[in-house]
Amino acid sequence: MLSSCFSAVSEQEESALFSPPEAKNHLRSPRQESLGGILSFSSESVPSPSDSTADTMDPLAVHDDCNQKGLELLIKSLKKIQVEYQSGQGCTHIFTIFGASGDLAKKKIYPTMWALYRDSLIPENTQVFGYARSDLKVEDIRKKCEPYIKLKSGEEETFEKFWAANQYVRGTYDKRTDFEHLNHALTRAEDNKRENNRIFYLALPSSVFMESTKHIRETCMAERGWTRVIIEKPFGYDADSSEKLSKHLSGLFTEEQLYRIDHYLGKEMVQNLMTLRFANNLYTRSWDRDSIASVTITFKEPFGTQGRGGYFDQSGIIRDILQNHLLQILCLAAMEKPASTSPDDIRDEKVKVLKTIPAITIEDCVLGQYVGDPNGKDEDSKLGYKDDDTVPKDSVTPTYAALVLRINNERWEGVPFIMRAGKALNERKAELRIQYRDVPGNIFSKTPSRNELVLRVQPNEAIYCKMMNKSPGMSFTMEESELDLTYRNRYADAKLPEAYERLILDVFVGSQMHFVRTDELREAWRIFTPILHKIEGEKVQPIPYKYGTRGPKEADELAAKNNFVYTGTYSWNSDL
Ligand SMILES: NC(=O)C1=CN([C@@H]2O[C@H](COP(=O)(O)OP(=O)(O)OC[C@H]3O[C@@H](n4cnc5c(N)ncnc54)[C@H](OP(=O)(O)O)[C@@H]3O)[C@@H](O)[C@H]2O)C=CC1
Ligand SMILES: O=C1O[C@H](COP(=O)(O)O)[C@@H](O)[C@H](O)[C@H]1O
Repeated sequence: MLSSCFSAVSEQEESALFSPPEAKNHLRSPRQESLGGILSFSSESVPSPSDSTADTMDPLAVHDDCNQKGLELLIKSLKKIQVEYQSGQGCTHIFTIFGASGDLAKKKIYPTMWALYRDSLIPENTQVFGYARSDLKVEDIRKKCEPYIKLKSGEEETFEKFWAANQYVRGTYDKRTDFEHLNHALTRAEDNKRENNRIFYLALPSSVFMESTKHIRETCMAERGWTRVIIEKPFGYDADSSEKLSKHLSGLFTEEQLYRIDHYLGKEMVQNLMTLRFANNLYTRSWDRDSIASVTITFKEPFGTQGRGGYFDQSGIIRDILQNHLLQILCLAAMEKPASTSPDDIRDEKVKVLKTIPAITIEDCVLGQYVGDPNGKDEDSKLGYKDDDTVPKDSVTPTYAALVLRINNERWEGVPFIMRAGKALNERKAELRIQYRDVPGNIFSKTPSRNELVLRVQPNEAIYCKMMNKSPGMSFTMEESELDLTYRNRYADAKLPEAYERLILDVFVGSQMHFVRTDELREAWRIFTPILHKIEGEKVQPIPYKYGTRGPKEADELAAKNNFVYTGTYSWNSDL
């Protein structure tokens, strides 16, 4: 029983999930009341072991609706750990954040751990350890994190308890003795009568990945329980460096112990893509080269590098956004239907589609770099990329890129997949846009505009389908309109968790569905490395574009050459 604590639940285990029955009445804690519609351990939600209608009785029907076995198993696994722990059997969990003094830790990882703790999604006895070189105390970390945590009234006591479950250990990333010291601290915090699981989150610069993972392997692995290691991009710099890192990691950990995070895989609409595609016959039948003209995947940010220029200049927009976040969206949009919703079946399909994509060529690429707008509305927008003191004055690093990828398989041959991403643009937006072919044999006096199906990842999650409609009334003319599924209208009460909350919870539960596998990463680098080497080796000059605009016009020309038609005639009634 103990060994299954927070491990992925197999179907065989499901029947044993709900024991012991006497624990049923102890499940609701005040902390659990604050949960919105995500997952709740209400006493009613735990059926008795003899209850054969366990699934249908579950009030978390929102997940059942999605028919995603992974999510159902996750919920069951969470219930199981809760039941076990309450009955005195469960294990302990320590979550260690390397780089605890850093930006990612304060902005995302600590706030995420707080949210999971507050919502009772992780066991109450979970402890959080921070580790970094700086001489800090938990109070200092807390102060750094507080601006990124919005406390609701009534949460103060739980918040205090959360910080009481935190510890901080100071140490370097290169000295084995410092990791031994950490291990002692972890062991002291564990309960030697229970199974003790450990999660290590590497919120660290890639320069120290190798040594820190080696030291973790040699000194900090859980002795009675499992160990899982979460790493953040960059997973290498190009195909060779990534392969080196992967080899290093696979020499230390099994694939099951490794969680490569791509936070876009934790976003609601990205997770929705599987349901949209494979649970709607409406789309399944027309999701191919016969119906679709082009696919565009877009990321736009309305601000520049904001002091992160030093980091960004080493990376550029292609490594920062396209090679990972947008490529993951492409995989989910283009892959074949997996044999099941199991993590490996899904990742197998992603790898299969990646293998059919040739490396990107320079002809299929437009690069840009933002310059300041002297009339900009604020100080930031008056500054160009190279005005950042941490950026070399002769930098040719692209802050904008539009690329076209080709998928050479039966479903997609001839359909361009256009990816565009940029900083300092006119708006914040991430979306997938499927543009359909022209209507053949038009019978109307006016040419219908192409249909578009748009999945807006952010902001304001929505799915809308741009379509032609008869103008209402006596008239027989047609106009562009839309079928609109705006989440804030349709699911007004839904609480959509942050991407990191979903993903870190997945790590506790042992679900790798939304994490990047080694072979997937290898294919991603195969597609992107040649273009990166070409533009960096030849110092290809990016096209300047003004801060706050849509980016270089050449990107629109590239899209137009690749079967994306923009008419500019559509208008949206945003007052609805
Ligand atoms: N549920 C909702 O909330 C809905 C909201 N809307 C909103 O209505 C507005 C318009 O809808 P949208 O689908 O974007 O339709 P648009 O016709 O405005 O834009 C469609 C596409 O054309 C691109 N484009 C824009 N200008 C040009 C240009 N000059 N040359 C080439 N391509 C261009 C856009 O790129 P780019 O992104 O770079 O501008 C986008 O990819 C949006 O703000 C949208 O969010 C619409 C329907 C439903
Ligand atoms: O990975 C990254 O993503 C962020 C954008 O994330 P979002 O969730 O706010 O869309 C981006 O700003 C950053 O440069 C990049 O490293």
